[in-house]
This record gives sequence, C-alpha cells and structure tokens, in this order.
Amino acid sequence: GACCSYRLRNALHPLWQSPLSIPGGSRQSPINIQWRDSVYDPFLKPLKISYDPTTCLHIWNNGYSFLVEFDDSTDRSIIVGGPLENQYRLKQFHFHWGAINEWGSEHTVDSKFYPAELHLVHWNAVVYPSFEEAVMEGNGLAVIGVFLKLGAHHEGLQTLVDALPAVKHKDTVIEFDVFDPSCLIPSCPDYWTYAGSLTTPPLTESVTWIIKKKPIEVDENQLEAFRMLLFTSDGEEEKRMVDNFRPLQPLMNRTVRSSFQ
Ligand SMILES: Cc1cc(C)[n+](CCc2c[nH]cn2)c(C)c1
Ligand SMILES: [Zn+2]
Repeated sequence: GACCSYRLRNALHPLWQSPLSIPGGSRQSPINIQWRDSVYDPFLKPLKISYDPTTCLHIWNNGYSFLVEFDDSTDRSIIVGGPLENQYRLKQFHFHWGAINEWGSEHTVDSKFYPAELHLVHWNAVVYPSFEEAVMEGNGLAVIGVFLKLGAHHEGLQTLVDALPAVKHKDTVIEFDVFDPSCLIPSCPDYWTYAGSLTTPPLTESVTWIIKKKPIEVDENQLEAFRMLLFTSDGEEEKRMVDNFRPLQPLMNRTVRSSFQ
C-alpha cells in the first residue's frame, strides 16, 4: 500500500537515508497539504511574531543547508498564539531547495512543489531546559514553513544571498549580526497547521508545523545563489547543495487544520 511505498522511497532516497521506518512513526514530515481536506478551526489564534534583529548571530553551512542562527538564551525573539500553548524561542532558520525551479519544497499544496521552502525553527523554552531536550518532546518545537515562488526580487533575502559566497563550503561560518527574519514571512495571516516531525535525522516527532498559505516571491538569481552552495568541504570533490528535501510522508491518522475559511 501507499505506506510501504513511502517507506521504500525513504530508504531509497539518496540524500535522506532515513531508517526504513521510524519506530512508531505516525506523525512524520513533510506531507502533501490537500487544501480541500484541511479543516477550518475557528479557535486557532493569529500567530504573533516578535523577533529582535540583534539576536542574529551567524550564517553556517552545516552540509545539508545554510542556517542563520540566533541567540536563544533569552525570550527576545519569540512566537506565540496560533496553535501554540506556550511561546517558543527562535533558534535558527534555513531553507530547502531543488536543482531546478520545478521542485525543492518539502511540503506540497495539492501536490504542487514550490522551488524552495523556508523553515524558522523555534523551541518551547517555557517547558524544556534546552533545545536538545525540546527536540525529543511532542510539543518541543514549532516550525514556521514559508514557500518561495519564482517572481519579483526579494530585497530582504538579498542581504542573506550576498553573504552566501562566504559559506560556500560545508562547515564554514560567517558572522551576521543584524537581520530580522520577519521580512521573509508573508503579511497574510493565513496558515495550515499539523503535528509532524523534523525532516532530517533525528526525525523526531516533536514539531508543530505552521505552514503559511501565501508564498514569498524571490527572483531566479536569488534561487541560483542557493544552488551554488556545496554539500562538500573545501578540498573535497565539489557536490552542489541542491535537492536537500525529504520525500513526502504518509498523512496517516492526521488532520491538517486551517486558520482561514
Ligand atoms: C537536533 C536537530 C537536528 C536537526 C537536523 N534539525 C533540523 C531538522 C529539520 C530541518 N528542517 C526540518 N527539520 C533540528 C531542528 C534539530
Ligand atoms: Zn527544514
């Protein structure tokens, strides 16, 4: 059935050598969001985002994406509301993208891929003492997903793109001391939400996903800048960092809720 073919695909997928099956994996990510199957929940609150741009620390190529990491030692950059019971602290954001514009996102909407997807990773510092512990708990993380579509030049993203040549190789880092990631989040408040997982190992089922309905627009040069990054370290045979997304996972016994009708 669909379930085992998914697992087979996971096992075969070159990049995300995830184990054949996650023990008890019933809420894995990413998933296809079938718009007409999502259920409007009138009790969902608006998501409140308040980031302090000075909490930005650096950009790091960690060999699967490039991460912009934040100082999460205080509650200066947080999200609250939406489907969340607590406030969550911003830890990092990163992207997933394809070799060409036909694919690249992790989630799909009505089986449509976007060329890239932004993930803003937050953790529940109200309940858990550290990010590492929150990663292991069902309500530990909240990730905002934003789709990128090909279109107009994105001014806010360009400051990030200009820094990418300095983190071309795996394990390179560059200081990046002021950036407000809310410029990458659409002003439209509409989102879908569902219970899921990390999409790279440890694949833990600890993520409340908040997927923005509206994409942001970026231009071809900006997407190409992502594709010139490398999975490989300096001195190794170059492998372009592209197609760093996990295959779709079965919805199983889950409902995707929408904040809009
Ligand atoms: C401990 C830990 C390890 C990793 C790879 N991640 C990133 C996994 C990921 C990236 N995009 C969706 N999930 C997190 C959030 C925590
Ligand atoms: Zn991600």
